[in-house]
Amino acid sequence: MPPAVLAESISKRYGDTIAIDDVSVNVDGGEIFALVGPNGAGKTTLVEALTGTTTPDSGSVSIFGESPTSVEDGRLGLLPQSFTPPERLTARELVTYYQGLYDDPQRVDDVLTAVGMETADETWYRNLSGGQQRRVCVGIALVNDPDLLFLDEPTTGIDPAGRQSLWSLIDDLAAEGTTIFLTTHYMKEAQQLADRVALLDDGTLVEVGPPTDLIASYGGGTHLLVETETSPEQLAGLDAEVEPTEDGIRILDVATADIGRVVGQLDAQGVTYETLTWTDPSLEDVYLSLTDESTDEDGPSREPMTAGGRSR
Ligand SMILES: Nc1ncnc2c1ncn2[C@@H]1O[C@H](COP(=O)(O)OP(=O)(O)OP(=O)(O)O)[C@@H](O)[C@H]1O
Repeated sequence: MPPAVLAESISKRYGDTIAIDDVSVNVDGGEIFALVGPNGAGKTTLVEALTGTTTPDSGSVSIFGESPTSVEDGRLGLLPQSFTPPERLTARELVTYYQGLYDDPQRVDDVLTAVGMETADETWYRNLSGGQQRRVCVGIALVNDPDLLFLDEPTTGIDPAGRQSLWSLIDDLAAEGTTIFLTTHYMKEAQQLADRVALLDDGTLVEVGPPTDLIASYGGGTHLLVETETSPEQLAGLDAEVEPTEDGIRILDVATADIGRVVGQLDAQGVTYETLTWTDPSLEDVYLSLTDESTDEDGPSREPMTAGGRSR
């Protein structure tokens, strides 16, 4: 059976900007594949190239062995990053409308239930919360019961409980055999959901692999998170590497046997702190180590973290 997604050496340029540069990706049927990377890394461009929304300048793409533009409509679902359906229609009307575009769609009630919108189904789209709106959009992408579903930042703007419920939905879809290709800025989302994660930076695929492998290779050791007003610069005397975090500092590579000594050094330097947390490395550490960027687990920034794609 051909892979669900096969891209070989694809590149796409917009004027002087190289949005994706010689990227190859192979996604197997039934896999959850997560694409992560800073703002402007080329994630949406790659999704567009894989779904036939845009044509790469070079390289080739196939979906289930066919060109993305000739693959049967019912097999492919796409939730674009910026998708706004008509606002003065209810969730039910919207799902019904999109359902009418396909020969063999899912039942409207099943779709509304799957995305947790069965009780707010008669509310106008414009009056739903941001999270509810995104759930309706995921529902619209599901109406044709696709074999392969592309979700470009499906949970952006959704509160933690809503995110969890969408994660369960994505897990359920994959368990039933749907292949999922998603992009996300939430490292927890990629780590929890994905069979494999691809890191795209500046248009180039930096690494691909199961989250556990990436963490083992690039995550570093266990570390100590310190919620404090003290900055890394004020800790020059500490014999460990220190990075800033949103709430304080992260002291890298602190083994169990070293915790007491490091905490003693903090105390000796007069550091006051709210909390101390000793944690295993995570996909966020991989991301930080491979991209030199920061992630925002509380909500992705819409401001570019880099200058975007390379210009040549
Ligand atoms: N239609 C376009 N015309 C011109 N430049 C574009 C176009 N689409 C994307 N780009 C540029 O290509 C680069 C990659 O953009 P892309 O949207 O693919 O990144 P991204 O990783 O999805 O970013 P984000 O996380 O912010 O959504 C950026 O520099 C962007 O400005």
